[in-house]
Amino acid sequence: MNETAKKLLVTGATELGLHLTSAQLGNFYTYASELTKWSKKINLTAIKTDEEIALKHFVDSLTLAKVVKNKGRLLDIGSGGGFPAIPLKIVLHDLHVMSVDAVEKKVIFQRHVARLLHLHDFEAVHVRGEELAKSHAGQFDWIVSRAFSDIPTFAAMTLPLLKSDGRLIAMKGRGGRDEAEAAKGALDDLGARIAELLEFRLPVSGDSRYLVVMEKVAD
Ligand SMILES: C[S@@+](CC[C@H](N)C(=O)[O-])C[C@H]1O[C@@H](n2cnc3c(N)ncnc32)[C@H](O)[C@@H]1O
Repeated sequence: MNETAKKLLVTGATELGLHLTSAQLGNFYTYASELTKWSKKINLTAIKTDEEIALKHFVDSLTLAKVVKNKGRLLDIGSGGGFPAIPLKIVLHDLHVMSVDAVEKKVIFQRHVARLLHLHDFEAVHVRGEELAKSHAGQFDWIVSRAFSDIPTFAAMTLPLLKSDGRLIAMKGRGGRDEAEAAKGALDDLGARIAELLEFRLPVSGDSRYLVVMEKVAD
């Protein structure tokens, strides 16, 4: 990562209230370097410059730390090159993370990064989200997704995997509020509701972001 990108990462994380240690920064630099290297061979991300990786991948993923606590089990559905799962795991080291994607080469990349960074309690799994209900019903405290699907599709797929007091979190851009509003009827039918809608600006760039936090409605 170039110096400008390193500064963006530190500034962005600080704005989120996260003070990255030198070990964590080292992990981000290694991750960025592997992402850049592997992206030349496989389709991992459209985001290519160091500055964009720092802000649009790393800092954006870290915004989840506004809601997710450093304990319990988290599932990231459709994590692609490891977002938001790996940045979050770097800063929330006690969180158990399962990161799944339907494309095997992306999962292989994530495992490679996890090995290099010595991430413990991190599992990258090649599976379609639809198939997890058989093996992982009711297991997760947090289930997150970014750039994966509309809110009702995400909720229908993942509610069976959530603990009764767990939270689903959909990461959304500019249209997040409208999307959340439009999903209310479908969520009601699924036995869920929006617990919290966090609206904020991505540090440094000022781009709009929403975290749509959902919970199960008690039976
Ligand atoms: C647009 S990418 C987003 C990747 C990552 N979350 C990010 O924000 O950079 C969507 C990812 O979802 C994966 N995907 C799509 N449908 C899926 C499914 N049913 N189960 C698991 N992964 C799926 C795709 O392979 C792709 O890697």
